[in-house]
Amino acid sequence: MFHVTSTGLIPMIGSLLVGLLVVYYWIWRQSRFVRLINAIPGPDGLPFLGNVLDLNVPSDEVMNIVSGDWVKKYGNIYRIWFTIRPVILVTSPELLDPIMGNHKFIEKPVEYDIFTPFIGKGIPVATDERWKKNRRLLNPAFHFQVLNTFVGAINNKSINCVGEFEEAIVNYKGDEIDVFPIMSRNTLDIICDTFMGREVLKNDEKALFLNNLEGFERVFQQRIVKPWLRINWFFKLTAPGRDNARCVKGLHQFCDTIIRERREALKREAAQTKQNSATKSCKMTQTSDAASERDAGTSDIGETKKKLPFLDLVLTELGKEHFSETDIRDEVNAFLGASQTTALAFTWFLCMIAKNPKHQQLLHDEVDHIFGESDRPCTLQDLTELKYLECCIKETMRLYPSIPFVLRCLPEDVEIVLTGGYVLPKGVTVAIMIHSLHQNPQVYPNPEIFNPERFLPENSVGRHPYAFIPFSAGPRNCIGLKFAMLELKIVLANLLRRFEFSVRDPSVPIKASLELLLTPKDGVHLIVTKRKQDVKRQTPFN
Ligand code: HEM
Repeated sequence: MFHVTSTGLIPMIGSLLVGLLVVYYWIWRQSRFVRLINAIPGPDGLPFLGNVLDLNVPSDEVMNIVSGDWVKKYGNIYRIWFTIRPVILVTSPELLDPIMGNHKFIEKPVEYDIFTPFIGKGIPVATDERWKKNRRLLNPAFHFQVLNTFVGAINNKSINCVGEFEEAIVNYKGDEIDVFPIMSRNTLDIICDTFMGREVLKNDEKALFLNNLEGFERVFQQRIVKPWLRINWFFKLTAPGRDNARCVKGLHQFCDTIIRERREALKREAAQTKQNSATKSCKMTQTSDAASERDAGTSDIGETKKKLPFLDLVLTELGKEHFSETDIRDEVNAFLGASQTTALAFTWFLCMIAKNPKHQQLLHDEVDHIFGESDRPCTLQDLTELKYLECCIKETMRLYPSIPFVLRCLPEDVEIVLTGGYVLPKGVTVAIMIHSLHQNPQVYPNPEIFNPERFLPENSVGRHPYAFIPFSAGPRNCIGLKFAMLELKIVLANLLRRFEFSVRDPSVPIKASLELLLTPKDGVHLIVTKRKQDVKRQTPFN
């Protein structure tokens, strides 16, 4: 017989637990899942922690490692371990064929749960039937008939943006201006005016929303690379957890205000329409029967066929049938959050042309040729003619895709026949590395050079469909693609007609942080000057 004292019991239980953990770890390492993952090349990791410590570095260095060093070392498909969760990173278009091309592969992995406090089960993170249903119901809000009605609003908002730049030029007296906050305010204005029916946002409302969004994104990034922050109860006790809760509360308040005000406006509009039709039917009885029937018929059909902007769509009868209050809030938040992607595209574009004056000159020539000295607004016809602008936008999004990677969870095993014949097991997370994919030298020679001519039609022939995917591809691509391109072209044409952008020293690199979004680490500071043939401020376009 031997006695175990209370002082001896604790170390004994401790050793037993460690022993059990080691045995469990050993058994787990022999599983099919782990063997398949480890057959794929990738950096060595520590037991239990994997490669977490390799990536516990400033966010601009994460990009150099993940998108640069490791791609060079391990190739176009490699694996990393976040503790005991693997992620397979894919950086070549051919390897994406079996994943992107498969309509069954629409599941988002648990990593996206980090979004939940902000956008709940909104479309970007929704799964299965919920995603299918909501995507189908919301698609009409992105129909060209709806988008075309936004041209006037986008023109008007871009003239406000011109005003902000003019003011900044006076205030900064030739010093560099950080263009990112200006473009963020502008895109928020645009999305609220178009999709949400809220024409005017107060400056403090915008500042608060953008501050909270930035705070949410900052914490999101930490939670991606520090898996212990993904344990919800623990996270809530930490400083980033409290910070996150504060930001989310602010974001939700903004969203609730937008919904409440639009609902009230719609009620007022409905009452007005009712009153108008009562007056109209009264008048109709006094006119010829045949003519009045024809008029009324046309207008009824017109009304029912009319496609509605997003918020009106979910707040009307059809919406009420399918979307609860929480669903509406989730989708509104998802769309408001998405406006930042466009703000980044604007910012990187201005950065690129400021660093590449030769290309900026060609853009100035194009807008001067189309608009001359006129101060008229940009029309849908102009958009089809702004071909070089489109090439420059695409080249910017190649180098700086606003969303640098997207994740998918595989619903079944996938065999990658190319590059060594790996099997990616069911349930694994695949990171589609949009940023590194766009830097592939086999597809884009001298990939680091800004060369918009790559996107001229004759130079794009034969390019793999997944070689350029800033809006992702397949069934879960960006629902806002067409809207974003419309917005980018109108606003940029209006800015290029009036301003020239430059940098003090083009050789100084502008650091990008690989976060949820590809963000400029310290802003994008440019010298903005008014062009000589500056035209008078245009009047609002309707
Ligand atoms: C330059 C601007 C934009 C870029 C580069 C961009 C990029 C993307 C990408 C890469 C995805 C796929 C995400 C994933 O698979 O995880 C996506 C999805 C999405 N985007 Fe955009 N986006 C832009 C603008 C917008 C705008 C303006 C809106 C809304 C008005 C929007 C709404 C959405 C939504 C709702 C999804 C989720 C689609 C789904 O899962 O079915 N995006 N976007």
